[in-house]
Amino acid sequence: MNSFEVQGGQPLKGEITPQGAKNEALQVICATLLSKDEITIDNLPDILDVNNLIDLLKDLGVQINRQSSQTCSFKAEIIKPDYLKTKEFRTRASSLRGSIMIMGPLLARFGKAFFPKPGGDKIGRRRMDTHFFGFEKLGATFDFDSEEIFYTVHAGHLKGANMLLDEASVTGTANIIMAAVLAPGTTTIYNAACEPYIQQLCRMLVSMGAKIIGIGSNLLTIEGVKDLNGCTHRILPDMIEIGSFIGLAAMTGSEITIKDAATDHLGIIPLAFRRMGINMHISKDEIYIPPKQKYAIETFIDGSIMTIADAPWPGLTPDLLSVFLVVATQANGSVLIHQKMFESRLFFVDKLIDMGARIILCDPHRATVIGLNQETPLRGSVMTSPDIRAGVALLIAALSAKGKSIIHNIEQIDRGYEKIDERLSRLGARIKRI
Ligand SMILES: CC(=O)N[C@H]1[C@@H](OP(=O)(O)OP(=O)(O)OC[C@H]2O[C@@H](n3ccc(=O)[nH]c3=O)[C@H](O)[C@@H]2O)O[C@H](CO)[C@@H](O)[C@@H]1O
Ligand SMILES: C=C(OP(=O)(O)O)C(=O)O
Repeated sequence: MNSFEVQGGQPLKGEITPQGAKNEALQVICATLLSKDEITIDNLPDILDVNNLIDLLKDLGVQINRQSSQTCSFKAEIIKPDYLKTKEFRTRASSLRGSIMIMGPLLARFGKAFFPKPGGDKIGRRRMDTHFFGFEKLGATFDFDSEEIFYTVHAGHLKGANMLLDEASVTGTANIIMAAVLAPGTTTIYNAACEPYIQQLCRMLVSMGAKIIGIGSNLLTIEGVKDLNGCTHRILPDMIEIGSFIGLAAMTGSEITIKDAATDHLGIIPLAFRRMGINMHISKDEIYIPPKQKYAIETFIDGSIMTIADAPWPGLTPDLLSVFLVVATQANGSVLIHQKMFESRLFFVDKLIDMGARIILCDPHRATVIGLNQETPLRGSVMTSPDIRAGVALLIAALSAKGKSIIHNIEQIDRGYEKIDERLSRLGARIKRI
């Protein structure tokens, strides 16, 4: 288990470029299974989850040509379905969440798919019902071995169908889209998730020859095609990393310019930071956060306390709430952080309380933060990172704190943030991997 040793209290300065989006990368890598032709993906983040998924595809028989850490070609001409029943597959697939999205493409191309209990952050119940509901609507039969925790899906032939999803699941929608693009007939998916990750997946599939209408909305219409060809695809910058850098800059009083930020694709994220009182200048592709900001959290129009809550896109992504929470600890004012989607994602606040933050955990979903208005810095501490985003929130806290902090279990951070220690050190952060 690796750790970060962080010497806090030092403002950072300089330019940083976000990595490609983790959650888009996981979708589009799985989509390469849909074609026999070569597909090249660019702007891949060099992170554990992505590298594990690429290795999994390689073991499955996909020809991989990694031209650089950011660019990789995939040719899924031959697949070895027997690999899906091996112990190695179970271990690798359960190391990340995104690998569940191999099911849709395998079902579409080979009529069967197997999957063990997926991995990913332990942040509460993470059900998969929507995935299987969609597969069943398309004509597949599904079996769940509750002792082995192993899912099996079979289909002689998939067939287009109309469906109304029970919830707008991100990976569920991606899986259903990937199963439907090769299913004869018309599929309509209502209450589809429409995060930029899904939009990008759909754009890539269209460039492979798929017929999809409604991209960016919650109603997708897909006309099944016989087969799909190769393509090249570029992944968008990671909006969660961009939001993490905005939060980091505000909390540490740093002057940071985020380059190549594709700001048209950030949705409501900048507005949510502005409601926290954070000032930034946004141009087409850059975000400049001025140094030494005093930020005051807005109230609602009637004077009541601000709530920052997650919602399916175009609402605020749940993956940034831990960052909003940590930033609020040094704001002027109070905010209610309401994590509606996951029920164990706020427990890390205990660590911030140890560091001197004023937070009341009201229940597993809600925490009230009373900002310290930069009058008292947080104190350095020893802590363990429970999940990717809490991990980065703790890193931000440690960089702002007085004294030394140690963060254990940083593999969690490495799952989602590329060489974060090296990149932040270039801005003047004092972080050592120990
Ligand atoms: C690999 C990957 O892409 N992971 C992301 C994906 O996970 P994932 O696709 O697993 O998450 P889902 O969208 O399925 O659901 C997330 C949670 O929100 C709940 N839910 C979902 C939709 C809804 O309308 N109402 C509702 O309450 C679900 O029950 C679940 O508890 O999407 C999540 C939600 O944006 C992100 O946190 C994860 O980073
Ligand atoms: C929850 C996350 O990831 P995963 O779904 O891969 O666990 C995340 O990226 O914040």
